[in-house]
Amino acid sequence: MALPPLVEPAAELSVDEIRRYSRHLIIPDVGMDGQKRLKNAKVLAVGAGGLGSPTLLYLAAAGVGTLGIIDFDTVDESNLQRQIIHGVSDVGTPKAESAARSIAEVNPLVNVVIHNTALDRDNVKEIFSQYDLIVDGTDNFATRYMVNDAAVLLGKPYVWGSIYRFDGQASVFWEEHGPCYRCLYPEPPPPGMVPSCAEGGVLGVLCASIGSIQVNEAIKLITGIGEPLVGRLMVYDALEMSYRKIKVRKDPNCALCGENPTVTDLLEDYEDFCGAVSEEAQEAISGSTISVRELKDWQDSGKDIFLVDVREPAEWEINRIPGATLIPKGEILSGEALARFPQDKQIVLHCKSGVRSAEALAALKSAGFKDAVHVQGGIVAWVNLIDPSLPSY
Ligand SMILES: Nc1ncnc2c1ncn2[C@@H]1O[C@H](COP(=O)(O)OP(=O)(O)OP(=O)(O)O)[C@@H](O)[C@H]1O
Ligand SMILES: [Zn+2]
Repeated sequence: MALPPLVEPAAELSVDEIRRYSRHLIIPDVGMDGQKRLKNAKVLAVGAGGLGSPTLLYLAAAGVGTLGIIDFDTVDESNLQRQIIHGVSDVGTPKAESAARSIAEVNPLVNVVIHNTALDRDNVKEIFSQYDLIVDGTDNFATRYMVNDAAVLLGKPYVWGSIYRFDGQASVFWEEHGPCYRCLYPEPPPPGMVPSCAEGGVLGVLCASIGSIQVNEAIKLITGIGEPLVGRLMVYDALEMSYRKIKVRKDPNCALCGENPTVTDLLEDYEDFCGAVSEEAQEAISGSTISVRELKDWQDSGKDIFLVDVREPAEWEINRIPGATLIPKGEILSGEALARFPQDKQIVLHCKSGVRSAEALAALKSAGFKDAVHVQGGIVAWVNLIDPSLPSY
């Protein structure tokens, strides 16, 4: 289904602009009219990370007149494997500022608006209302649901993308013309069920595959050419090299855009809605949590502990706490590995940051290991506070 252009054309293009965008101008479907619409467009990129990097660079190069960048984070060395808008000299600086510098180099004609802050329920509507289109390149469910809810409440379209290891997805959600993100995913996955890229990894170039689809959709929406991915989910498998399109229908029972909506404004707390740690795990860790310093003291004093790393083998290859045994969380949850846990030792679980070990602790306690504990902050805290010489990820 073709849709009318989202943006009116700017009055004119300068001589510089005509030279710069000539390869667009000679495509009949884009032409002067399409390029003027791009010039007049105001697009907000949420997140200047893996997806935000290629997205921002191509939106800027394409001549989108106003580009907003919102990100609260600073550039980390582990970002450079895929976040190509940042470089070595940007490590430690805010991502929004670093991205703005790269954009100025690619296309100084773009008006860049830096929002060096976290998008949250208190600022999302005010920020979104300054833009025609949102491109979501974030990595967490709390922000995704918030972006969706705000976009629907304000009647704005947005282009969504998501990546993990070798798999990517993209779609356009525009309530006026099709389903919203909640129609596709009514509820966030249970905490700990869907690993993040920080836990599971991501092939760097996948960001370009999905980010470029997002930009393609943004350009189509702005200029009104082609058929946008409204009501269709693009699923990409880099190993098979396959793109599939799946139809997504508007859900009449959608809590937000359905016939009898129960969500009529932003939620009070999106983190809570997506539950960082399940209630069961929260109960398990209360009173059964030790710090990395306590773990170090236990080890130094020769206490007889059974230290278990519940991460995945690939993470274990990167770094490990001395004396630990690897038993991935899945083997504890399935019960398969329970026989490996001794009855007569203090059991200590850890993971990368403390979420997976909390889930594993809940399973272990219900299997009868009542005195087991987990380590707050996981190996990340260990590297930061005990042994900074270890590699981190
Ligand atoms: N609520 C939010 N407001 C602003 N920026 C956000 C929000 N949520 C996520 N982001 C940003 O979105 C980007 C997501 O990109 P990506 O997952 O590639 O980066 P990352 O968090 O640096 O990666 P990793 O978790 O692997 O270290 C990050 O830069 C992150 O700071
Ligand atoms: Zn919906």
